[in-house]
Amino acid sequence: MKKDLEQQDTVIEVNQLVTHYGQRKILDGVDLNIKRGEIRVIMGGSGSGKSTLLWHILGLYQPTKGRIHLLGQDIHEISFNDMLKLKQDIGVSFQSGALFSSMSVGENVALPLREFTDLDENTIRIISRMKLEVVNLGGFHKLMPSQLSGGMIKRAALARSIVMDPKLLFFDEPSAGLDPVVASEIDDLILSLRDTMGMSMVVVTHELDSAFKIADKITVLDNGKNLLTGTVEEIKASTNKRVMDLLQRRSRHDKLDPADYLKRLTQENYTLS
Ligand SMILES: Nc1ncnc2c1ncn2[C@@H]1O[C@H](COP(=O)(O)OP(=O)(O)OP(=O)(O)O)[C@@H](O)[C@H]1O
Repeated sequence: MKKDLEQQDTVIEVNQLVTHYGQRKILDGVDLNIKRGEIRVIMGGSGSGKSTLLWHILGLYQPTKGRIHLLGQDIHEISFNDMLKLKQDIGVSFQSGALFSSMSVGENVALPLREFTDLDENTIRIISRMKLEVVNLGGFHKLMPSQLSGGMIKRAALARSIVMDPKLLFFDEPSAGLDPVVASEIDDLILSLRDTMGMSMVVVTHELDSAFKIADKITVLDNGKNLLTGTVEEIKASTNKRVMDLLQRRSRHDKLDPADYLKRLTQENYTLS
């Protein structure tokens, strides 16, 4: 972690976020404070609310309660036009954000530039090729996504998410499904984006090796609550049982009986027949 991280501006601030899906409380008073140039990893068991938190920070869902500030702006208070401007400072690299199969790699990367800027064709081409260079895919712009390996697709999608030089970058499982060598290359890329471009990032991952390698700080979510936030060393040294279970990759669901699990899911008293 950079020594002066604590003195940096806060770029993402979440206060007491509460949200429900139907009657079920999914996030239960989550606070986050993420600094400029910080990589924050969000970890937690399956269903702990990690993706839900990301969707809310991105303004895609309205919370029941709580405030979210991105780059100093309250995302629930700003005007539609300011939100559009803010979105240009945000890059998203999600599993679901696959490349469009009918477009070449270069066309895929250029998409946000065509959508959000008035740049001329030549400039768009130059910027998209430069971003492909950043992710070590220089010269691959003419290929179609079907001609790329899984790791190359992830890198091309990453090039697309940084093509507008965002200040904030969000990843959902960036190295899921990749072999360890390729996953480690993605981790290196994430680190180099922080170090060369000063981006702040939120990364949701289940991959412990990856989390420990890239995180400045880790937030552990459990049942919609922020269980612990700390440096890699602090998380590794935690004596909290839930955190220890997570680090040992043991799912606490393993220890629940089906009726308890169903009750937690529905927050109602069901009986299994
Ligand atoms: N659109 C939805 N409607 C109703 N419930 C949902 C919806 N999306 C998610 N959930 C539920 O909310 C809870 C939190 O889901 P979420 O996807 O945020 O967890 P997660 O920590 O990202 O899990 P995973 O690691 O498995 O992706 C889960 O119990 C899930 O079943």
